[in-house]
Amino acid sequence: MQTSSTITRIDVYAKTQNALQVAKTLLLKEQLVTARGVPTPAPVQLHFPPDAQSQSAFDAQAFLARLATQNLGSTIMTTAELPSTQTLLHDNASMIPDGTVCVADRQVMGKGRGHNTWHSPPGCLMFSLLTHIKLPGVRLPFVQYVASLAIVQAVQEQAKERLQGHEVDVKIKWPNDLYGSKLKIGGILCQSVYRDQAFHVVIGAGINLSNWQPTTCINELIDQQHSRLCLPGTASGVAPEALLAAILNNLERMMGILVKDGFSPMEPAYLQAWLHSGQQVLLEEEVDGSTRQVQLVVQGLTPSGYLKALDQSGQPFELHPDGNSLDFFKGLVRKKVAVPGS
Ligand SMILES: O=C(O)CCCC[C@@H]1SC[C@@H]2NC(=O)N[C@@H]21
Repeated sequence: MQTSSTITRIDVYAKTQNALQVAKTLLLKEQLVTARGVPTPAPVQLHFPPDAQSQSAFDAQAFLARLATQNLGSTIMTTAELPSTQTLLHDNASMIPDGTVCVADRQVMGKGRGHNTWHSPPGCLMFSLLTHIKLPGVRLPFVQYVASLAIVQAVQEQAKERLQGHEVDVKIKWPNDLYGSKLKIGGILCQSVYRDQAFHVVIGAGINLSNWQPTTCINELIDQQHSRLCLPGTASGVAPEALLAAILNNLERMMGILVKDGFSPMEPAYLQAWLHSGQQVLLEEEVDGSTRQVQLVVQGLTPSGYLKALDQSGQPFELHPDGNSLDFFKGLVRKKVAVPGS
């Protein structure tokens, strides 16, 4: 656990000299701290090139060389250890350039959804991204789905390069988890505030890339698939720099679509990448003092971003988590969906 006297060192790199200058001006305006509003926020010591000699295992230059975006990831902060990349970006958002990504080798206070913590075994890719988005509020819930899709597609791109065009068994578990071979291998956390006519969203993700524990990881799944397909040689591991660049390349393109045309153009790809089409869910409902079970089949997403499911008579419902269970498929409650024209 860090104490108030611990200084967190962060190295800052940028794609262009101009981006670096903008980052320097903004970041040095005020003292950055690892978290605000906690009893012991630790000061952040920033290093910019030429003295940014990465203290982190993450190679920012290799990442920037693969990045093909206009903005996302153009500024990158790397660190060997800090409390949480999510808290850093969220709590210092006004001093951090739009599009900045922060990567940590280790987090000592990693945040998961709800009140969960996120542990950081070595080999787990952990990053948060700050992005300013101008879009109607009804589209905001879809940012997390776009982020999940960008991650799964980036994983599949990397897998296909190593598996002669074959994919690995990595899918989205709605709403925000990444599953590989039926085990959780990653999670996504989105937090947003509305300021200056835009949503300032911090998208954080922890992805088991080369940590075989506690479940499995992408590189293990690729290895296994390589053996299963009897491909020659061994599969090279996916590097964190390559995966993060691929994620941001996808994400920027997809966010552009979300802002311009909404989620619909990406929905078929999303439904392809998630685990749930045709999944049966059993709801328990209290009716007149007794419990009855209702069988529903998941179809997709509703316009507000919840699960769409049909009952046995074909009636559509929207499924909401009841807020008591971390597994969204336990304790779901249903609301009737109005069918246009009926
Ligand atoms: O599954 C979840 O509950 C979401 C986990 C999100 C973890 C990532 S790791 C990088 C970023 N920093 C954090 O503190 N949390 C997110």
